[in-house]
Amino acid sequence: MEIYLWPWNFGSSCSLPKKRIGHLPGICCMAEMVALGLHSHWLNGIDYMGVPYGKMAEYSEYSFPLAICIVLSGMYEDDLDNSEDIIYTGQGGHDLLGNKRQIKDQKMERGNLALKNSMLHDVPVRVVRGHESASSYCGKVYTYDGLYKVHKYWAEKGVSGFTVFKYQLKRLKGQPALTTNQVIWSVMPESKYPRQSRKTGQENFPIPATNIVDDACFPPPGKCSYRYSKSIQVAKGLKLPRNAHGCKCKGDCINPRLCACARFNGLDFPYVRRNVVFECGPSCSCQPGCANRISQQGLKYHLEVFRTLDKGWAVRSWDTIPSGAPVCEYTGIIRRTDDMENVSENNFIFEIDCLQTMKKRPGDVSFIMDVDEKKLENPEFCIDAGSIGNVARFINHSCEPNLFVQCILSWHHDIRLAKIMLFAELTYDYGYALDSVVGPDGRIKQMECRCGPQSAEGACTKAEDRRTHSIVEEQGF
Ligand SMILES: C[S@@+](CC[C@H](N)C(=O)[O-])C[C@H]1O[C@@H](n2cnc3c(N)ncnc32)[C@H](O)[C@@H]1O
Repeated sequence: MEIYLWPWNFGSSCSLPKKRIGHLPGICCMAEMVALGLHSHWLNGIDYMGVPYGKMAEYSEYSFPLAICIVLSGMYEDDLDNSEDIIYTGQGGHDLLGNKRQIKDQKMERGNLALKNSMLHDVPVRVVRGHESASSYCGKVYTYDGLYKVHKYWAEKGVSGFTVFKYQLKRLKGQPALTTNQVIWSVMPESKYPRQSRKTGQENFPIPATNIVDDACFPPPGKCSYRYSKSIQVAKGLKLPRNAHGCKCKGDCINPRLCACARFNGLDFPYVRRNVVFECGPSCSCQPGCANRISQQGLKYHLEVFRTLDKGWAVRSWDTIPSGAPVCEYTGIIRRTDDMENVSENNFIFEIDCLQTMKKRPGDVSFIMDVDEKKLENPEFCIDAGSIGNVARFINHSCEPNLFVQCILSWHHDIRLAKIMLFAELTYDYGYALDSVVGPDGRIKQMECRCGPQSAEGACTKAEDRRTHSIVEEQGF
């Protein structure tokens, strides 16, 4: 089961104009709030079926109004939300200025009467929760948290001294586990988000992390912890190549015949499975938003890190990502592969092996540069995302990947240190080679691949060359 969080932007339109009791068709728990009709009285907090429904034969046994949905969004000072068990304050009598204060007694009418009737008829009520969210333009996102039943109600003097109705609701058993409390609102430190994003190296919007499968918390504690950085860092003492000459285009690079960077791409601005892409860089006179700087624009799609049953953390997208679209860069610290310590314990090393990437692609690379294949055979550099990295470090391997790796050169033209960009899909083939990594105990390091169709033993049975149902980790991917 997955969480979908949607902004509160549904207005008064309704795709299910007739109200109904219980779950809505096609909407699973904690899912598409976008299905209009989930709650049609957005401001009231209690949505109910009015008296006219009593005339319908199917509802002849019920008294109306009858509550069908409530929204918990911190509107009432007397509400108490313990996830599975809620004390909900009835409606009416509160200050509409938004300061949540009760200014007069509530009456047993409308929504309050509807909740009482739901209890009397033992009818379930849908519960929707609002959550603060900096990423939503209205400051909130809403989750559908399933069905509850009203167990009892009473009247009491509220915090402000006026009579309020209280309803105790309990969540019905047999529904998917409630995940509201497990939404962790950012993979990046929130305080630095979003206004200072450029300065602090944060992304354009937050990346949530969710865990509904075990007790693992986020970020991973201890030595698995890391610092988020949307840009690549350089290891101390590592000498970087000189800046390449840039193009002289003004504004946007539109004409590939005139743009010096496009010339390296064979007079093109290519972004679909090219072996190496030359982008404009800091020496170019074009603007930062130039079309030939695709990998420099930051995240475009809302990604989420989530806990899997058997592969630790993983990444999925809330948005539809068109094929060939840029997803994210693989960031971390660029290091000399030979300088890497504890390689076998570090699951976050990406070897910059553009030769291998290029060989998988159709097309000639000879025009690009003097590629000395011999020199490139043993990758000299890697990106170590063990202690510093971005969302890419959580993307898992798949034998049937839906991401591909793209080597990009921008500020320099040294392919050994190319930038690594992942395009459209959320798993990619790590390029594991069998029997290539020796663990600290001197034995070949093995990892069962659980990316796809599973064998009886739980390992992936997809690729023929993984006959043993296990794959062996190379240094990196
Ligand atoms: C770059 S990390 C990916 C994120 C990782 N799942 C986590 O929880 O941080 C690579 C590690 O994830 C796990 N992993 C990735 N893909 C896998 C797969 N298809 N099957 C099993 N484990 C996988 C392995 O432990 C691997 O060493």
